[in-house]
Amino acid sequence: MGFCMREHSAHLRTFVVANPVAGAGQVKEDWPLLERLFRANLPEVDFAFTEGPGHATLLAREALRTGWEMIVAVGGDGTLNEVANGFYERPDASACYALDEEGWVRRLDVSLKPINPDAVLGLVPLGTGGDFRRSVGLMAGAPEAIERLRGRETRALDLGQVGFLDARDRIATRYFVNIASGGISGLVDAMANSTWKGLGGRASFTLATARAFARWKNIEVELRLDDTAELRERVLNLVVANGEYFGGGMWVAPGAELDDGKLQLIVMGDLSKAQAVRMFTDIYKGKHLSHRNVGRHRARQVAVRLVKSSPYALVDLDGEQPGKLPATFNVHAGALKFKA
Ligand SMILES: Nc1ncnc2c1ncn2[C@@H]1O[C@H](COP(=O)(O)OP(=O)(O)OP(=O)(O)O)[C@@H](O)[C@H]1O
Repeated sequence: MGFCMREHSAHLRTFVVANPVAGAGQVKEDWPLLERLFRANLPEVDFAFTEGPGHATLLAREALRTGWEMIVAVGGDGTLNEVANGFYERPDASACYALDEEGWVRRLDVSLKPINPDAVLGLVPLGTGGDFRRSVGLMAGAPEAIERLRGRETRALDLGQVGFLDARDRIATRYFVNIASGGISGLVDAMANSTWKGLGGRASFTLATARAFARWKNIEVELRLDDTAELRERVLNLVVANGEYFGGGMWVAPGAELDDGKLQLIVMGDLSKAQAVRMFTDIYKGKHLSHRNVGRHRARQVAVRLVKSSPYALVDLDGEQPGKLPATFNVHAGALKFKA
């Protein structure tokens, strides 16, 4: 992958945000070893454990405000997402996006307000699914991931942002690092998150997929790409990809680049349940794109609105489900300095 690499000059004061429940409790189990490795590799390091959903964002933001220069997420994609959200002042959703009378989420002002524009994001991947680590090519184990934090190189990665509706129909916004989606995958992830993840990534997502299919009905949506091209389709799922993988190892967006300043949109059309089940095995190999009902597009902005009769569909961001469609997805080119 042709990432844009930069180097920083001195060692970075490092704050580690660890999610003890990530990877079905593996972070907690391995903590004594992890802490030893952090101390052995980094001259100035401190730690905090998350206490519940959303806490990683607050910890990262506070650490950056008090002068820590690199924040390392220890956990899965959810922890990474929360830590990345803490790199910016809490965005005022209604200044960023507004829901118009036609049901589109309009972008207003999405300019980023970084707490420290030079701050660096690191990851020690210990989640269940591990989709971002696949997308970014960080497949080594925790000891090697910690050793890599000593290096001086960073990659400038794109950061996604989405405006959507929360459970009480208020406009909301959040950043994403790897992948966003709207449709059945939100339901699958919600079910995977509510079941025991000790089965491992692929098994827990397969089980959740079977449960989600039993409930799901395809939705009818209108899509606007970069405010020009319009599509109207009945869909099983929409994937808005910065990275290539989601759902615990599905190669859903082959060729999506984390640093090209664009999002890849994968439209999984009006597939029957039987067709979708057959397609699922192809997604792991990235072969679903040759299916007649699957389309691929690239854009800097993707807006999705539900056609009136369509039911509720969750928005999924890096494996978390903070709200529902309609939504508008944007990209901030090269905004995140990620430790290579
Ligand atoms: N102390 C805690 N207790 C319960 N949940 C927590 C705690 N700290 C963080 N969380 C939540 O744990 C969830 C899962 O975290 P994360 O996604 O990092 O791990 P994972 O689900 O094992 O990995 P992946 O998303 O890669 O499959 C996140 O939604 C996060 O908000």
